[in-house]
Amino acid sequence: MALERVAVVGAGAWGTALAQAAAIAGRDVTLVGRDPAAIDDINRNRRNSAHLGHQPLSDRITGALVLPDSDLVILAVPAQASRAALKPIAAALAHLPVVLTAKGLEHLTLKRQSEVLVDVSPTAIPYVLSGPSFAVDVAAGRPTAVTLAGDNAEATSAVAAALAGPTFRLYAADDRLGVELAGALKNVYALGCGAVDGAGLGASARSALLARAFAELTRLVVRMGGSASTLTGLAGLGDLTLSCTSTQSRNYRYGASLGRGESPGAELAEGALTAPVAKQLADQLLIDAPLIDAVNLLLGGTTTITDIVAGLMSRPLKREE
Ligand SMILES: NC(=O)C1=CN([C@@H]2O[C@H](COP(=O)(O)OP(=O)(O)OC[C@H]3O[C@@H](n4cnc5c(N)ncnc54)[C@H](OP(=O)(O)O)[C@@H]3O)[C@@H](O)[C@H]2O)C=CC1
Ligand SMILES: O=C(CO)COP(=O)(O)O
Repeated sequence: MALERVAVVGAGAWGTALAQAAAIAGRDVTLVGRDPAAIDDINRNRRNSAHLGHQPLSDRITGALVLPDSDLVILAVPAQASRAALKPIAAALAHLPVVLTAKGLEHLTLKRQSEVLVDVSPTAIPYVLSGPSFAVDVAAGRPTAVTLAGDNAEATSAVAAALAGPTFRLYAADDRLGVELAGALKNVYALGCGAVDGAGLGASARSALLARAFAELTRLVVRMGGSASTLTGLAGLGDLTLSCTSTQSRNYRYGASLGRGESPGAELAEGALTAPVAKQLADQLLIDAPLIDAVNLLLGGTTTITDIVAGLMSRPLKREE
């Protein structure tokens, strides 16, 4: 399978970082955006100032407003924007490998990103890239390891090899559903951990929440058909830990604002959009998910994280599982 020509759709922080990773891996990369000024910045100044500051970009990256002929497409727009971004390019994606990178579930349909892709372009071949990876780290060439999940082992390894570089390591996996769900749901817990820190409830409380979040995440994903081993890997524990403990995470920061009793800024926080979807899915499947319920309460704005945590602490004691 020829995978030389890579196009990244979405010229935000993550799309630009992934374009950089693919360029470092030796691919010819087109970074497709919708803002002419950003595309001009990429082509003229070799940077994407609006989304990645002064990070110099590889000469192998060309900015464009239109998707060119490609061997591999990476989609890197926010989860709620994926359907709109895919529609105009649906025909061009037929039979192509498409790597999905947004960590969120679609609001109106409760669908995963790969389900959205199949709706829009039924013969496109979905892959899911997830794991602990901040755009600034990947773009700067700091060591990063992620999971790439696909349905065909040989083809997934080929896509992983096409994107791998000296500082960007992709582990091929076959549990596409589990990887996708773990990536979307961890943002909800990251928001909760941020809120605990924002309210000054202490590192012990945050670690307790993180550990219980891991148990709840595992329970949910396995019940929805994912594999338990995915949860102990990069896309599960790896990403959950990163997002729940780092002020670099937008979801954590969003939660921290809520914890401090402030209104969060306009920054993208996929967890705030995915939390109600996660609750609906858990309710439909009759899965007990007290932490997802708690984050939804917090987002509802009628109670504080301190009161929510007190409520969780007073739940009847049971065995830890
Ligand atoms: N940033 C990170 O470190 C990581 C992010 N991710 C995931 O990547 C996704 C995107 O995040 P990130 O890149 O950081 O977000 P940004 O806000 O930096 O960028 C989002 C980009 O998507 C573009 N966009 C939005 N809507 C559309 C649309 N309808 N059609 C075409 N383009 C559109 C925006 O264009 P415009 O600029 O014109 O508004 C912008 O360039 C999120 O789901 C996140 O979970 C995953 C791992 C790491
Ligand atoms: O998913 C991410 C890191 O793996 C990015 O997280 P945030 O969207 O919370 O910044």
